[in-house]
Amino acid sequence: MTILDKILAEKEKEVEVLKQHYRQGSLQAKKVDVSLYDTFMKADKMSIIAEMKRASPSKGLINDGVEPADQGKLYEECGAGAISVLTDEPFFKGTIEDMQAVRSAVNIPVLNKDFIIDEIQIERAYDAGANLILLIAAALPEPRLQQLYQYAERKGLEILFEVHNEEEMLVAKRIGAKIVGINNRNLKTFEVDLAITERLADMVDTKETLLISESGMKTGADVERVAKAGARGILVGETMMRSKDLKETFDQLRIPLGE
Ligand SMILES: O=P(O)(O)OC[C@@H](O)[C@@H](O)c1c[nH]c2ccccc12
Repeated sequence: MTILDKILAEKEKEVEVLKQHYRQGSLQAKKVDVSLYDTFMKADKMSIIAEMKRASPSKGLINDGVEPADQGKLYEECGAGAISVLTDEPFFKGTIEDMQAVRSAVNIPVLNKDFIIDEIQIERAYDAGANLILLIAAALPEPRLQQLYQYAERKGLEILFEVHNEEEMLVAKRIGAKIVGINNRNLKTFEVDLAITERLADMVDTKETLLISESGMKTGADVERVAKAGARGILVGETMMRSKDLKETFDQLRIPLGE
């Protein structure tokens, strides 16, 4: 059993509980109407989705000491284009309340980072003020991904569609994903390799599709690599959560983008 299988098995249970207990509209949140796609496509620097990530299955505890609202505000002040908040509790120590707290504190798009397998999670993300949800190609069969994609779109949410290999990139294209995240980390083995972005970026027309390179970004040189491949955005968790000087970290990673 891979870690992804374990997480998905846990999600099935969570969804059952949500279906019994979650009342639609029971969460109240500020709504911020900005499109990540539009702002990232227009930016002349690498855009950063900074992540609120206390822990992970591959790294264990990363930083348990930050307040989500404070961290979110800091990210925004330092130049984040969006904020990703992990809301998975068993494996990442996040909660939906973390996302609500960040949502109230900032005015940039917020991504609900979770393993979405059911419409009810999309309802909850929407109610809690998310602008975007994550859909992971490796988590579900294509027809189900398609349904959830359309469901989220109808609610006015944007979708970060995450892929890790050629086959999944073809699924992204068939579904018509506008924002594609190439995860450099294999969710089954935890291996991280920026060459994944270089390999898969070639398959898309980056004039139409917004490419985000996810995971393993530490230095300006890493960012140069994925920028060259065609990424206009990066998703950075651990490096942000461990940074002692966020302003400096952002300045290093927000490199100018050529044409
Ligand atoms: O901490 P990193 O290596 O910067 O990675 C961030 C982000 O890409 C990673 O948290 C992630 C990418 N896809 C996911 C899917 C589920 C949970 C987490 C993730």
